[in-house]
Amino acid sequence: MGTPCPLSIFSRSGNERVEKQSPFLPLPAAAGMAEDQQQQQQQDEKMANGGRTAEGEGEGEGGEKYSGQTAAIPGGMPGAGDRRKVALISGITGQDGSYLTEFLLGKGYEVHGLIRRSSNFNTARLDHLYVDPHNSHKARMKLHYADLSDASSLRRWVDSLLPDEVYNLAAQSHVAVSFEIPDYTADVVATGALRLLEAVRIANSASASARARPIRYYQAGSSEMFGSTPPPQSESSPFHPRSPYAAAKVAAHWYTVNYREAYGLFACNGILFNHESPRRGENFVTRKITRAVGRIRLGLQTKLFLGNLSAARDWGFAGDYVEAMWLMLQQDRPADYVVATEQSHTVEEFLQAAFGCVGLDWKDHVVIDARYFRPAEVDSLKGDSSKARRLLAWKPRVGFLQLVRMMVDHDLELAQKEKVLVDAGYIDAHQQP
Ligand SMILES: Nc1nc2c(ncn2[C@@H]2O[C@H](COP(=O)(O)OP(=O)(O)O[C@H]3O[C@H](CO)[C@@H](O)[C@H](O)[C@@H]3O)[C@@H](O)[C@H]2O)c(=O)[nH]1
Repeated sequence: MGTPCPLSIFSRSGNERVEKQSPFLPLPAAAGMAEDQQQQQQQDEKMANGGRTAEGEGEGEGGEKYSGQTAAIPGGMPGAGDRRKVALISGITGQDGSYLTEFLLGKGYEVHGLIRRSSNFNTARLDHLYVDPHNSHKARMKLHYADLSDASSLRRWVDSLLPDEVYNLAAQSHVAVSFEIPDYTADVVATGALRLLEAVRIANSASASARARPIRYYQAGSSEMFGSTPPPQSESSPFHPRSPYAAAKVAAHWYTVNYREAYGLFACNGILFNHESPRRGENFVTRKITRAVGRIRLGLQTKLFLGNLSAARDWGFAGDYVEAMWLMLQQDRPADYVVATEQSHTVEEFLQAAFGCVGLDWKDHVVIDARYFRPAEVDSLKGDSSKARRLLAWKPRVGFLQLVRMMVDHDLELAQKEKVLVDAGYIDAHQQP
């Protein structure tokens, strides 16, 4: 890690030049400025670079060359003179948003992300992808302030960017939390999807004559929608949601189907089963476990408090699942697909595998805490993804044990870094994240 270097940023409104420390290098504590404030200021300034990258502007539509199958983008990169495909992602700062951004950049896309204003710095999963927009030949990811609860912000970005593809990944995605904040969850997850669909519909009808291909829409559905329907669950299994989150996802699913049927929108629901990674939020059970394994192994934590260990989930790797999202939008016809590994494991089996990676017995550390039980539980999820395998030629590459190992290895390394800071007295070792 080198010395912090200056990052020059132009604001969208005034083109004023602001000299900043790069947010991608270690930050010295700024004299007279709280760390939160300093981080927020950096984020706001990073965000001030709205609009298209220089390369994306003014070039002609590529016609039907983008329709059809995966092979529509030979080698994944546009050739000289080709217009880049443009994707707009809501929820870009999340686990899936960051993997999808990497994937689409690899395919040669220009990627725009909608990001919520927050007092906390929340772009950590994207920092490795951020390029100063002054490097216009390299900067292909742009972030813009918007919110699924603010229809005008969605309209503005869809209208001004006119993307080829819109991926709605934004959500209040924690099932247990949705019982605490049900109205907000419904507003963002259900009505938010409706707002974005409406923005896409309006942009498509306004630009119909000028566009060779209307905007395509991906809706992040969830296996939680199946709820108490017994496994294996496929596209034809009935929904029986068991939480405000799942009920809102069912509404978003049907809004998407309705816009497809009513307006002919190219809109797909990806019914994704649980998908995890080292970038998973730390309050989801897999990451909560692997974070604890790393910290317990290094003596930074002793106990892990959990709820229901008998729930079974079909856990795959998030990096594999974003490819399925993209494949859905490359087909000739829109449809809904289950994406799953078709293997199911209980939370207890995940614990056994994760603690086993570092030679520990989970029973010595796990304490059951009633607060982590949900008012209604989804007992068993196991997907039947034969449709996606057949029509999208998709299949998962990472298996269960490989996924557990990947997450444990990552979190052991994280715990090692944390230990250096704890030993030096810079931070406290908290019991549990
Ligand atoms: N989060 C959490 N879950 C626990 C805990 N102890 C046991 N569990 C159990 O672990 C299971 C998985 O919980 P989560 O990891 O929170 O995921 P989820 O509820 O299955 O929801 C995730 O997957 C959905 C796809 O099926 C997603 O739609 C959703 O947004 C989320 O990512 C649930 O049965 C939950 O009760 C705990 O301490 N924390």
